[in-house]
Amino acid sequence: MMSPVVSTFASRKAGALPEIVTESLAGDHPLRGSVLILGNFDGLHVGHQQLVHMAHGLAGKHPVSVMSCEPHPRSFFATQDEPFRLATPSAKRLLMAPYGVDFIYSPRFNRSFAGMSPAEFVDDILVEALGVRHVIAGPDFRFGNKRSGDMRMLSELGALRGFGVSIAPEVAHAGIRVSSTLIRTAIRSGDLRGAARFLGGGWLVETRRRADGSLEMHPDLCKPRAGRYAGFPERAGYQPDRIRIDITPEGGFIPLSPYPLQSAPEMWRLETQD
Ligand SMILES: Cc1cc2nc3c(=O)[nH]c(=O)nc-3n(C[C@H](O)[C@H](O)[C@H](O)COP(=O)(O)O)c2cc1C
Ligand SMILES: Nc1ncnc2c1ncn2[C@@H]1O[C@H](COP(=O)(O)OP(=O)(O)O)[C@@H](O)[C@H]1O
Repeated sequence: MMSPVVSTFASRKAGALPEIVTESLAGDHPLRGSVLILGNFDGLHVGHQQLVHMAHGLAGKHPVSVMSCEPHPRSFFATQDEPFRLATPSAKRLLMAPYGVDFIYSPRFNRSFAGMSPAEFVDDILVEALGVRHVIAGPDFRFGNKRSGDMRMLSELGALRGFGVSIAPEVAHAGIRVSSTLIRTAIRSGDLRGAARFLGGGWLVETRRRADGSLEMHPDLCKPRAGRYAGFPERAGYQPDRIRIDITPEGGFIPLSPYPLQSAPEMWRLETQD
């Protein structure tokens, strides 16, 4: 696991939650001129963490940012019929804070955003709306209408428009490229220990309180196989013993020992199967 970092960006307080930017940054905004990491970022697995470290190396005193559209493009294209998300919007902010991410660029992924050509994305978003200094993505990153833009095109457009483009080396674990898909498969099969290895720590799960006071997993989250797991409530400065938690087929989330109450949304770390 990568160690968390503190950004050297002058206007940021250590550990502060990243800001959420959904539209554009005004011309004199201090978050313009960032190093932006491109992708979906459904959470922050060890491959993603490597990209954030690379971004800090390039950014120096400038901001570091991550693109993570809402809803997740897969929901927009409705290619998934079962819940698949690894991180809710609140969880993403919590996960990225210790890595010194200054803002999350989180535009609405709708028909007009998806319909932009690669050149429009570069001109309207990267240059006009955000004023990026540099962008980073893995070699497989695709963007623009029908995924028509690739890293080669992005490098060419960056050279023309005056920002840098870096292709990140792939991060593998035991010879397998770490990916969100791999982590979803581990979670669905009940292998929370395996998922935690790829995530660099326990899986951050947002829960909700039902009318009867019981907890359930956020309905958008990938569902672990029903069974008994172990984890603890996520709370600053709180280092509890692991609590056993039963997860039901419907996503019911039942801690088996008392725990300190927290206000909603309640975040938990699931670390392992019992
Ligand atoms: C501006 C922009 C437009 C996009 N348009 C499309 C699109 O029309 N069709 C598509 O499948 N992906 C599109 N994408 C890519 C998606 O963001 C996303 O990466 C992909 O659909 C999800 O597949 P993956 O998880 O396998 O990468 C676009 C991305 C960007 C940044
Ligand atoms: N194992 C990895 N090694 C290096 N870069 C990665 C890795 N996994 C994802 N990336 C990069 O991180 C960015 C976000 O990836 P994303 O598509 O959201 O994640 P995933 O591929 O895990 O679904 C993309 O630029 C992608 O190329």
